[in-house]
Amino acid sequence: MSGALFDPRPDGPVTVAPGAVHVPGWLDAERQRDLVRRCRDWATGPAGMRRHRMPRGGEMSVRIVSLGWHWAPYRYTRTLPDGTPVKPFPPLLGELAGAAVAAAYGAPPPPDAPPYDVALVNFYDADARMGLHQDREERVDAPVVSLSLGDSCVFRFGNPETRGRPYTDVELRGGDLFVFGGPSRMAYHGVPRTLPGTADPECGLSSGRLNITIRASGLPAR
Ligand SMILES: O=C(O)CCC(=O)C(=O)O
Ligand SMILES: [Fe+2]
Repeated sequence: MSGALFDPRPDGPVTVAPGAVHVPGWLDAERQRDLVRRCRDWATGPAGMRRHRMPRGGEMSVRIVSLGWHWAPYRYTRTLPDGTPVKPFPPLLGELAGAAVAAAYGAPPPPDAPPYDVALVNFYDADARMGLHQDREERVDAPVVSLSLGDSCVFRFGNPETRGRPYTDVELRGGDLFVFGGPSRMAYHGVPRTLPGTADPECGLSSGRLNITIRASGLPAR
């Protein structure tokens, strides 16, 4: 019998807004476990996961480690503030980004597209959230590729003009892919909450949510 009665999620890509595509269940269990293992490795110091201080003084609830370029609100730098080198951008994430664009849009990035060269790995504990924002530190408009692992979350995806409506709340589960580019590249988006305890025990993350966004910075090669 079809699982559709019990799981109303579509099988294939869903266009949430022009240029914004959700691909449920894109990563199989083995790939999820592999990425969780790698995230653990990337999260360790030096240049490990940290909670960034915002310009107005508060701390982000999400813990972040950057690969390729160091991101802190709101710019990319070559090193961490104390001079520690940023961990390199893993070639695997570049390969996954190309495959992700092909899965979402039906065609891989064009040959002259700027290279994917930076990733932000976000860890959400049960109380973490991310306010609505635009990803605007990049100098080129290549689509942002987002991979989710562990607990599900509510991902709010809006429009490029305002923090308000119209927006769509999408449930992102472990293994899901979300790509936003084209007219949605500058859309406001955020994570109002995670859904603790929803992770597939097979994924290798017993609690919390990991998200990897893979981006093209457009900054000079290092
Ligand atoms: O955690 C997510 O799904 C979104 C992360 C995000 O928007 C970001 O890293 O800029
Ligand atoms: Fe973002």
